[in-house]
Amino acid sequence: MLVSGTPLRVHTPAGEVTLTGDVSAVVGRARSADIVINDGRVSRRHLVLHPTAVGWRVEDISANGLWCEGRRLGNVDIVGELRLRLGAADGPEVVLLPQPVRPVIPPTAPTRGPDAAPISIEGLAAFAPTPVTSAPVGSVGPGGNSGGPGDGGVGGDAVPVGAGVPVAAGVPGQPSGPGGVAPGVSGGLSIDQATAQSAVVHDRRRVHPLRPGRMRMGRSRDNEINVGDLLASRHHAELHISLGGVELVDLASANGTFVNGHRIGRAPVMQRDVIAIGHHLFQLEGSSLVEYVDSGDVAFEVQDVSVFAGTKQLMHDMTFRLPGRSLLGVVGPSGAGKSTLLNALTGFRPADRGSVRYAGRDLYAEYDELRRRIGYVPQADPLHDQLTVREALLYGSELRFPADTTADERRARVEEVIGQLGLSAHADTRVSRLSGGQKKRTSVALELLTRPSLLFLDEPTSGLDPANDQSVMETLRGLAKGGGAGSTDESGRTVIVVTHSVLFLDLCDFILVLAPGGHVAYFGPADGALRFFGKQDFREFAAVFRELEATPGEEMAARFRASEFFVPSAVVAPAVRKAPPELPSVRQQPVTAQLSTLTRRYWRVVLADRSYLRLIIAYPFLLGIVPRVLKAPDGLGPLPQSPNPDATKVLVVLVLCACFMGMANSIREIVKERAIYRRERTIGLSRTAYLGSKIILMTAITTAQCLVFTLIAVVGRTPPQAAALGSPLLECLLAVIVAALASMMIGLFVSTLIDNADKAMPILVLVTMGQLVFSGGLTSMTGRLVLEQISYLVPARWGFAALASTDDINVVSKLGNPTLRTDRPDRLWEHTAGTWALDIVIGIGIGVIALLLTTVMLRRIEPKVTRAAEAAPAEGTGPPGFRPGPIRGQSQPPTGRLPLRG
Ligand SMILES: Nc1ncnc2c1ncn2[C@@H]1O[C@H](COP(=O)(O)OP(=O)(O)OP(=O)(O)O)[C@@H](O)[C@H]1O
Repeated sequence: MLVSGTPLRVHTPAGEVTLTGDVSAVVGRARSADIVINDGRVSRRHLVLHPTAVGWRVEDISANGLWCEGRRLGNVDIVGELRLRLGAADGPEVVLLPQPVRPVIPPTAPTRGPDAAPISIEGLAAFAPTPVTSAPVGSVGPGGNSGGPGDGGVGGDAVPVGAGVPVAAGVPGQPSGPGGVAPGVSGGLSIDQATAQSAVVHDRRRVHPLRPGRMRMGRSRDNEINVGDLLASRHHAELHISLGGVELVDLASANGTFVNGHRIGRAPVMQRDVIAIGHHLFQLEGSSLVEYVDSGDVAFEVQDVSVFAGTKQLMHDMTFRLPGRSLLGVVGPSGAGKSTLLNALTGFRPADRGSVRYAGRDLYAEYDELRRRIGYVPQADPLHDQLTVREALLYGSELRFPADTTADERRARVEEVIGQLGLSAHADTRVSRLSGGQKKRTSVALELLTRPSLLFLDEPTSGLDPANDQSVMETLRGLAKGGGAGSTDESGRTVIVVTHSVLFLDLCDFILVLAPGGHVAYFGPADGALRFFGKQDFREFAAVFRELEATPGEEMAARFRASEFFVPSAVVAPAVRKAPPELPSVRQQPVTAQLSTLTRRYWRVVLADRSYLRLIIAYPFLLGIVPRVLKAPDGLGPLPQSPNPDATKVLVVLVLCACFMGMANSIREIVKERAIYRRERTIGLSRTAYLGSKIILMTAITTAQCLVFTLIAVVGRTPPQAAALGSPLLECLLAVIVAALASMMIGLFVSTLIDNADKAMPILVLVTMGQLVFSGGLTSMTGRLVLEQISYLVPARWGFAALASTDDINVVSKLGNPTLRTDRPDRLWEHTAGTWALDIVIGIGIGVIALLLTTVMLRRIEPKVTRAAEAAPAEGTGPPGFRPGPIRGQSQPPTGRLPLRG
């Protein structure tokens, strides 16, 4: 039976909240609504939920009404579960479910999990639920989180308690206080003050009362704590709660569970430790778990960042602070250190000294978690030209989201970002047909899929005309500010853009001008930059760059520091940090799932590239004709009185064409998608899956080509007798396929070595000529010192040897015959099953070695993730509350390597 004060669970497409107390709540599209639903069919204020003496009542205040099972309703009392559609019969669904009032659970003996560690924790002596809060309902925006499960468990109730304390939007260069703690945060916490700051910088907050036993967290609604985030797995983690304390256990989640920035498998959780799952942060406060959504509106601080290359200092004590939702333009002459700075700020090449803090948390120390909040758009768009915008984003979402997300969930997010970036009209346009600006927006869309709260862009406007330049910069500004009420992107984010283009710098909130040597020549608001450099307009900034190039960086930095524009940074304790731990990096999906995605994407790319498709189909027919036109009127067998030179000619041309075809198929494959590989590697792409997808498809294509080509070349004139398999045609076919595949692997290896696809063709010609010479068919390799040894490394040598073995070329060419040919017979050409098999096995072995070398060389083009190992700071030298030493729940030796795994 329902009574006054009955909690009401409200499930909307944006999440779930439980209303309590005696306060009405408005549901609508407006940001000012208590529960926000971003859908055009929903009125700004659509309905009001009123508490009554016997439960709850729905009042319709909308233009387009409330709908239930296809009929329009008026005002209605809620007596049981009520499913409403807003604005139309198929409008967004709101499920209203009154919750029976439960008795308070007395402190009882806890149900201790079998493996629960005995942990002492303050504030969890009793498990009486937190008193129900009758505060205003927190708004649930996109990516918002929901409260409890559908099972009505006590602990599952999410009790919104309204907004937390917003971050103090500091003056640039002025942290909000020592250690970056916003005013109002009490001191004396047991953890890093800076980390504690995250408790107050996120303005969406809800409370989950804890109960003894186990409480599961995840994306699925059947969890006690529902995490409405595509980065969360369905069943992500579990809290084991006992009188002894709370333990957090990761349930083999795709994106990992983090405690204080470190990925855990199982770890005790102390009061105010920061638990992160996707974009959601949780802290244990007393007997409750308080949840915060990373709304992007958090400060980004760079303190005394220095980068060295050997003894050369590339970056000098870089310090600045950006409030949330700001757009920073980083400019400077060529070689000033813009890329160095970008690498330091993204953690791709961490700084050697100083700290980078996001929401007060050390990026390097908590890299494995925080890197998930970073979007990075490289200068070269990481997109396949042959895919449409929608296809590129769908494959991108498959790689980025956990394997247990449904196709519908991914599609919905893709459509959302397409709309957000104004790409709806181009969603089915091929990337190659987009304008430069649209292409860049597609690259940004790819990053936005995971809702990063920090977005970095490297030269996004390079090569764009002024109109596209302006449109991209306006897009970036829009992304920084967020879309405002009712939009799909209310949050906004901090956007940092490195650019050579100065025309639209006035769109930036802040500008960082770098002088050569990585010195700060100016940091501050955009208009201040004009005044500081004495210019009217950013078009005059070319002169500033000339001046910067001509003046020593130290002098420019000193000039800025002495100016009225310099705002000294508040004194912060010396920046210290631990080297990032070596942990297996988080991969969103198993390697097999990635392999499937990448193979399908590659196949789609091949199919979409019509000219390439035509070429790979035409290749075997055209190349098959080459050996075919070589006349062999006597066939390929032996002649009674004389050598048969036609046999060698036909077989050498056959193997050479196979080697050329195999290598041509692969030599551009890696170099042409370098930018894509590098970016996807940083989001957890498996090297094995990547190479595997290439090998699966290229092997299939090359084998099919070899089949056609060999049949054209030798049908009707096959060698007379097989050496090993009983069928000369089959043996020829296998020899050709092995030579082609081994060459294909060499092509892949070469593709990792070159940095430009244009270099592929000259190398292909060179290697093919080498294969011809070393095949042994043109000139004998037997007994020729050095040449013979080199020839053993060449696929054509082994492919030709296998063909020669089948055809018994030693006999056919009368080698070693004292009167006809004085050349020595070749051991590798003997017409025996053993020799033929040896030729084939070694041919395969060369392919395998080339593959291993490719794997090794692929690492070379991956983002640099190492830095000089840094000694852990001495205790007491860090910022207030800093805790050096190993993190609980993991063994983490300090190392200079950030986690990327194979
Ligand atoms: N590994 C390194 N060893 C030595 N010097 C380096 C190294 N990497 C970069 N540099 C130097 O550091 C300086 C800054 O390089 P960086 O690439 O960051 O400049 P940039 O401003 O991005 O240049 P551009 O605008 O041309 O891309 C340059 O003088 C460069 O030669």
